[in-house]
Amino acid sequence: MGDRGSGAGAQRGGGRGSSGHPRGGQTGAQGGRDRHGSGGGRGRGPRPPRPVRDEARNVAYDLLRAVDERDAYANLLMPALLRERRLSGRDAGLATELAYGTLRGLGTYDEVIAACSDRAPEDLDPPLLDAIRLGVHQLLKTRVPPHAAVGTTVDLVRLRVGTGASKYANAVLRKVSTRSLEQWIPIVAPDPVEDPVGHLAVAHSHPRWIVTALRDAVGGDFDETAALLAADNERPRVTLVARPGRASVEELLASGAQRGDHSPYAAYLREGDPGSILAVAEARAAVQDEASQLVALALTRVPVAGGDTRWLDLCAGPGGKAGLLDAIAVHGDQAGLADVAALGGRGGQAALSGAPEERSGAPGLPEAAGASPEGRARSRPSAFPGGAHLLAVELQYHRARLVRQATREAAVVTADGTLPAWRPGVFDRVMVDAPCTGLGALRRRPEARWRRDPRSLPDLGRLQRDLLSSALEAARPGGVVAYVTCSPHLAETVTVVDDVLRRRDDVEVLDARDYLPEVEGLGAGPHVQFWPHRHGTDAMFLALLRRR
Ligand SMILES: C[S@@+](CC[C@H](N)C(=O)[O-])C[C@H]1O[C@@H](n2cnc3c(N)ncnc32)[C@H](O)[C@@H]1O
Repeated sequence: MGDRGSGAGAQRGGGRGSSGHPRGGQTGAQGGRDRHGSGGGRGRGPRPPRPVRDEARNVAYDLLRAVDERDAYANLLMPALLRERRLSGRDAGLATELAYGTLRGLGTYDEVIAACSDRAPEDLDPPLLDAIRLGVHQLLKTRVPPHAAVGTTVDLVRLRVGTGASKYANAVLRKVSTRSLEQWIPIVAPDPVEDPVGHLAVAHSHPRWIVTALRDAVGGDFDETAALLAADNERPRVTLVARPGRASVEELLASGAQRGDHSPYAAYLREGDPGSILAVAEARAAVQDEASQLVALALTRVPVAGGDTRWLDLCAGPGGKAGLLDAIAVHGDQAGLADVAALGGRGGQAALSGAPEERSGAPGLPEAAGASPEGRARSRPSAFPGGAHLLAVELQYHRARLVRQATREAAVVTADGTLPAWRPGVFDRVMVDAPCTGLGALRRRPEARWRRDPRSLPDLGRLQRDLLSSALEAARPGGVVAYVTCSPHLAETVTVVDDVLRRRDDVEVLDARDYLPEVEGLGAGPHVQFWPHRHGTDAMFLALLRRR
């Protein structure tokens, strides 16, 4: 139980197998029921008071165990657990915060546990380890008073693991409680100068390979990497989309939401169940990250010459972007059209063709509204007037069913987008939101960072290239393709686009930033990269490509 666990800690932080999953093995019952059976301590002095069952903490604990034992998805299981145990209001909020916070932070917590224990976390019985992690989270990351954090965890371990194990948990947690998180980090994390990636991995509880990938994606700046990792550990706000022509942002505001910062269709829900909002229950609105809305909107804003009636979403499930594209295809970009009307009817898409830079100052287009910090001309992009039809393609049947629920007019088919069942060169706009590692949405799925595996990158990369090639084949000359990933990993973003375009001479790369002039900090272009720490959104990537 050395004070400085940096040696072993540094090893653990940097060397947890390829997935970086810090969870212990299933061996070693030390600290668990086998060694500290429930009879431990009997007959020696007065019995301790009966443990109190705290339902919120028990639910949080059950979630941790399900994630470990059954590979459960926390965000899917938690609502069911809360319903089953009839937890609502503050108790539900507490259970969710404790479980999600523990899952996010366990990379850091395990290093602290290692420094306070005579056994490595991986040698502890997993049920005991999860309970101690839950206690450490409360001690280091919440305002739960230390005596309550320790006491409730010890009770939890007595009830769920065993009396002997509860003594062990008590000893470890008392040691943990002697320092704050800020005081523990320099003790348990590698030196930031000698091993900056290892330091960030422990300090911000991310696997090392993800820290490296995110550092590369932000351009190598460690301070910005730290800000991004910190943002990944924050609870994301709940963002709603009002699908144009079906719901309005005003309707969502009337339900208690607040207007979004970036997307004209976004509203933030500070509290409450989104499903209780009528527009959401009727699928006229939905929960959708703002970057997800904006990449879809950007695709609809690119002017295309000639007909503009056939749209394709090649990877549609579960239907977030398809829901918005379907609404805009049918009803038009209502917010953009309202802007046009306010400007005296100038700038409707029907009258436009060519890229914004060609159009600048052209009749029918509003003058540039100013220059962004990146020096871009900021003109209002055009607005799609409606009258198109979306074909939504999804490989998995059950996900295609979700696309049907999210859309009204779209044709939804279960099919492989790399084996097109349509003639080439017929679509005016194509969205390809490719399967990816999801490193851009780590805030949303608290356990995801420990499950992702860098060994999936080659297979995903092949599929991403095939899908982008298929999307370009599906677009007609003059048509536009949006390549989107919910990952900023360079191997899934620019490398894929560059590789595919290297083999073709019929594609023009558009400056995607031109179609999102309302958003700052989108990068050096031509592609767009959203960031949690800059925009409060998922780290969504967008490339806009025009078929020649
Ligand atoms: C990143 S998700 C798309 C998210 C969706 N666009 C949204 O906004 O809700 C990628 C989807 O592509 C699907 N997919 C994977 N391979 C595919 C293929 N070959 N053809 C079509 N869809 C595929 C996956 O099942 C998954 O639903």
